[in-house]
Amino acid sequence: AKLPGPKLWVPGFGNLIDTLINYGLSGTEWIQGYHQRYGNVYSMWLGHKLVVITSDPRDIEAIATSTALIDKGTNYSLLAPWLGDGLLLSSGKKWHSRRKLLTPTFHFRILEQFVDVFNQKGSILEAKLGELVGRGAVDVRPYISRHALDVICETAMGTPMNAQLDENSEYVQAIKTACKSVDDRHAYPWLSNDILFRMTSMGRNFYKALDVIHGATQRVIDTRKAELQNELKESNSRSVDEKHEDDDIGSKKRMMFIDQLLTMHLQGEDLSEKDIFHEVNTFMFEGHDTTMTSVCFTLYLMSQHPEVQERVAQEILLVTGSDTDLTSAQLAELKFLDAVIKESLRLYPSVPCFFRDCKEEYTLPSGYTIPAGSSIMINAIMAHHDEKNFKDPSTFNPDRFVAGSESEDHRRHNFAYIPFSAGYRNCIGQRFAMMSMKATLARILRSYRFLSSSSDSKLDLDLQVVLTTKSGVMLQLERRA
Ligand code: HEM
Repeated sequence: AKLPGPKLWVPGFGNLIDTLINYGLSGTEWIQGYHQRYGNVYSMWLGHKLVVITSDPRDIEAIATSTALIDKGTNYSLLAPWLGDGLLLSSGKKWHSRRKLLTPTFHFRILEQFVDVFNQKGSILEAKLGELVGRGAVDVRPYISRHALDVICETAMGTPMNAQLDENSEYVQAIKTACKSVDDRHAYPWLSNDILFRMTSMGRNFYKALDVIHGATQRVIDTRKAELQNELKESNSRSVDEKHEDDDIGSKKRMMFIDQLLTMHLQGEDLSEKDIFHEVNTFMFEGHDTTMTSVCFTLYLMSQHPEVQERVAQEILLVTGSDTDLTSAQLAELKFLDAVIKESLRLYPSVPCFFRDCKEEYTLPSGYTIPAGSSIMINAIMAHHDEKNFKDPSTFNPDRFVAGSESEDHRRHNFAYIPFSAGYRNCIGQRFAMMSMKATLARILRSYRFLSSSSDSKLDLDLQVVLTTKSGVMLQLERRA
């Protein structure tokens, strides 16, 4: 009762009416608006569910590092038909043992193998963007989106889906339909009821799209499993000397996520084929829109700050010289580009807020007690825009993330910058994401200059499953000499 928050007009409807009247249904205005009205910690009713919202870094630290608050909020259940019990949605002991098992699959040595994929898919994107030069302002989002899908399909499933070359393929269309249905369903609370949802055309299209997506995942699992079993049989029938030779060759062979998971399964780890199915679908979902939207925001910010774009281009040229393809060592050297992406994720975090289930009463360091049965929303975007955490928070200043730079921001609390969440349930794919985004941006910024589409090109932000914009990201492209 002590928590501030909007008025409950009609019990049972939660704060829907207040939100509708003041901010409408879509967009991000409500996050900013309520933060201005009530401060860092407040509460809202989503139907019968109390949600406590905090952007206080002390609270975020306590929540992210609490073993009692490890389970996701109930609103994530809308993703369950797609992702099943994969890492994002699983809870309790299952999540704990799965996380331990999967963490090594994101080891740097494994990620290094993916640089070839980043190069290969990046060169297709570079060629596709070439078609946009001289065409005036164009929405670059569909291009970046198809590229992100290509990268995750190949690295997660080891199978090219050629989204960039065949944008009308059944699989690409199915991913598009499923993502849009999940987004729309979040925006319209009455569709959260599955019986009602299945009766709508959106619901029917969603489940049809899932059939296509799940069918493709299952086919890849079946094929790769048979291939790995054969390889294992052949390897067992070889002499020790032959195996030594094989190991040398094997170490050069790329092990995509799916191969690593299947190898664990075949070696008797606690990971069934169904578990692999859920994990691959989770990687596909988590690793696609998040990186796409972040690359788009970074390009937009650079179009608004040409001096930063030129500094990045200079760095890329210095590090890569005349090489067309990047190496993992060169990627690591791109420190300023790294800072630019971090600053872009501060201003526009792909996942602006995330939820935890509060099963038992819990008192936050900010002093408020959260009743058992409520949800907690970690308001990352508002923590990133708080002047207590960042000097001039609305200014785009990548140097705040450059170690040793004069404007390096020393004032922030460790849990004030959390684009990949933090603590136990932080993003397992964050190193993969940073590598892949750097590879993409380095590739295209070396060839093109991205220019603002007009003098007043403000973004109309939209909060879907990821932070995005309502009308794309309009940019003009110019070829670098
Ligand atoms: C810019 C890119 C990305 C951002 C900003 C991002 C952000 C996040 C955030 C904020 C969470 C926590 C969500 C929550 O608590 O509900 C998360 C979890 C997760 N992310 Fe990412 N992510 C990105 C890319 C990726 C990629 C590329 C992958 C996989 C290849 C991935 C896989 C996952 C998984 C599996 C989880 C669940 C982890 C767990 O609960 O243990 N993410 N991500």
